[in-house]
Amino acid sequence: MDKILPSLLAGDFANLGRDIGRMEAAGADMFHLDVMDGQFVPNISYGLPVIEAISKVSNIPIDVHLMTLQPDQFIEELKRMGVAMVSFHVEATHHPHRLIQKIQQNGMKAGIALNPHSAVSELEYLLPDLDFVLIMTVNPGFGGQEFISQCVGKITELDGMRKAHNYQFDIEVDGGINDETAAICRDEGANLFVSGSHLFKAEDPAAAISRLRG
Ligand SMILES: O=C(CO)[C@H](O)[C@H](O)COP(=O)(O)O
Ligand SMILES: [Fe+2]
Repeated sequence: MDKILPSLLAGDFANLGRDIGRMEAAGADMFHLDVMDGQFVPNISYGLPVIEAISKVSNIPIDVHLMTLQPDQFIEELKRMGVAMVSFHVEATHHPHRLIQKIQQNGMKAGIALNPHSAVSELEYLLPDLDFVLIMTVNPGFGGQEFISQCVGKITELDGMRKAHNYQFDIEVDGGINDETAAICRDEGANLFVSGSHLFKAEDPAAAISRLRG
């Protein structure tokens, strides 16, 4: 089923509770929380205390996107906060399979994110065990960037592998998602749509969310 995940990176950090309530009322399915460490990506967003605060007021599930080196160190804490889904970057760890197992053993769905330069073939031996794949359609680190259209071929490729092997993983897209780019990604097989600046700039977020559903 298609799901729309507002990225709170585009929210007003001085009024996050208000923005969480607005997006829930507008029909958001989950919140997407971007953790950036200033090392893996050239930006620092927010960390565990902010996720914990959000988890206490959110009425919808939380998806955490770790843009950090050593992503394995946060898993138990995220489980304690009731996080539903966690993704980390294949480029950020030497032991992606072990980390998938750790996330799942902690009762959360495990996903791997691919930077725009990374090939789907990196994931070939991980796909049977993954709950979702996050195709980055911008370079990670900032909201409000332009969609990189070469990444769309990776969705097509993943969807083909999913069908050929009857794999069950979801395909999430993140970066520059708006009505037009969501439709392009949906046509190729994506079903989880992260959207930050587009949704938070919308005058009517409920209408924007329903348009993103296609
Ligand atoms: O992971 C991210 C950036 O690294 C964000 O989730 C993404 O950028 C969402 O913002 P926008 O929709 O404005 O592109
Ligand atoms: Fe993200």
